[in-house]
Amino acid sequence: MIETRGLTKDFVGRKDTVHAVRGVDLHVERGETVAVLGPNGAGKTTTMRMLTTLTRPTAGTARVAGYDVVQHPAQVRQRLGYVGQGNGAGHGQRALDELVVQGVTFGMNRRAARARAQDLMTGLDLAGKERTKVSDLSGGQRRRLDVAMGLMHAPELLVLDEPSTGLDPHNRANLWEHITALREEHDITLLLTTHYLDEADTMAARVVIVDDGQIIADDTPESLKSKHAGDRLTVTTANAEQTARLAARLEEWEATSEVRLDGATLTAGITAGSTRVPELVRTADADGIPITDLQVRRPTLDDVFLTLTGRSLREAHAATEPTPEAAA
Ligand SMILES: Nc1ncnc2c1ncn2[C@@H]1O[C@H](COP(=O)(O)OP(=O)(O)OP(=O)(O)O)[C@@H](O)[C@H]1O
Repeated sequence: MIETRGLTKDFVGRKDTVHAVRGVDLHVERGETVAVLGPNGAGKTTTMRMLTTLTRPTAGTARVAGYDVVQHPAQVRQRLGYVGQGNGAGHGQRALDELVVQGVTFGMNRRAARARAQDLMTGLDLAGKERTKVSDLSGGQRRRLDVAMGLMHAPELLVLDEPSTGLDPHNRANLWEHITALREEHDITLLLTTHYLDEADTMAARVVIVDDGQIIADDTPESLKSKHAGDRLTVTTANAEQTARLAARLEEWEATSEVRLDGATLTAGITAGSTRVPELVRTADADGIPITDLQVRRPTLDDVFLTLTGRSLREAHAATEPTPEAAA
């Protein structure tokens, strides 16, 4: 469905050039759901904009549904729906009219467009809002209307750029429930970007991690975690001295890595963490070190990013996180 080779975008300014996307090779099969993760400025939106024909690549090629984005932009646009950041819908229009106009723009007759619009509004839990002005919809409802806009012309591929940013957890879950149902019903390929790591983890069959305009990892969430980050261990004892002694013991273990001390608490990477807990407790006991707290948790995609880049995605985004909107 998507095939890029060496996809590159440079923004040439007066003083300097921004290498926004640097030789991306991306392959997405029909029917896949792929999430693109990366810190702010990694080049996610620019990549989406090249795939959706809104930005012309500086170099490399991209094909969508078999059509080259530069040679055949109209064919590409006919086959994909794009839900960008922010709202595409006009605020003064009524919700249903907005969808119908979108359908007609894509060549549907008015009656078919109305039927499709009504169908999508029902599917996205917007029934009863047909005559409501877009500006009077809640944040969650407006975002769902954006998704409906992207789906009006029955595209094979839906590209979603941060669809749930700014929504509260309830509305995020609700949006995803609807997108998932529509994906099943209409057999759509999904390419999305998100700042929410848990969302990528649960919604996407494949996660592509980008940093500084390049793909640095591309796999299923589970493989990424097992390949690039083991389980995480946190142990607390009564005081820093005891914890330091325990840390020294763990340094000797083959199963542990990156043992770090923080006062009376230590953290470490640990292979097959939960199976090693009894041995760890016995070791501490034998050394007369009483453990006051012990936790083993599965790695997250943030741990993967941390291993790959030495930086945390979560921290990178926290600084720019928008305020959540009110519940729908
Ligand atoms: N029109 C433009 N002109 C100049 N530079 C641009 C333009 N658009 C994007 N950039 C730069 O290209 C780089 C990649 O930006 P892009 O918006 O693609 O990143 P992103 O991964 O989508 O970030 P975010 O998560 O914040 O949306 C950034 O350094 C950005 O400042």
